[in-house]
Amino acid sequence: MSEKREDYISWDEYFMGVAKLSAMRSKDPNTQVGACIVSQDNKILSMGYNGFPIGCSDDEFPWAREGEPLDNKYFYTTHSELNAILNYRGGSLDGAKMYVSLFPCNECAKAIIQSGIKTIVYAEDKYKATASVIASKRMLRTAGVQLVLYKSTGRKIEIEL
Ligand SMILES: Nc1ccn([C@H]2C[C@H](O)[C@@H](COP(=O)(O)O)O2)c(=O)n1
Ligand SMILES: [Zn+2]
Repeated sequence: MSEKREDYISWDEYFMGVAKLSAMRSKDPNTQVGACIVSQDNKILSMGYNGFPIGCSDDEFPWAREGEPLDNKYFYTTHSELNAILNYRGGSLDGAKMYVSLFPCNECAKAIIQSGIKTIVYAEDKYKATASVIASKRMLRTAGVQLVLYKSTGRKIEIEL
């Protein structure tokens, strides 16, 4: 009789993998972010990535980082975390976990707290010195949201599509 496989991916690898795969849908030329929301019993509830709102064309709205506020992307992009929360159609996210490839900003932190998500597992924190992320951590910690830095296992996965 054959033995069960032992090199299957862990829950953390699975959910962070889904978050990173979701990020690959983003059209943002500079930073692609993905998020995956998971229930307390390890069911995937929702996913999201950063992009413009539905109906706002990826070809018409600006992807630039610089320039006048109305001519760069920052007023227009919905962040992956907010998209994942808004994409959920099943009711409450109370007690859920969010896996996200980049630490959430202050605006997403508010939505995360209000949605009832209790744990954030994040892979990267490249904007940690910004006021937005400092404010985000202040709110999340005060609200009792657990912040967990994802420890990469170094595993590489190749998928033929
Ligand atoms: N936690 C985050 C942080 C940022 N985003 C989005 C917003 C933009 O589309 C992009 C950041 O662009 P950059 O300033 O690095 O050119 O990532 C997000 O979805 N979640
Ligand atoms: Zn955000």
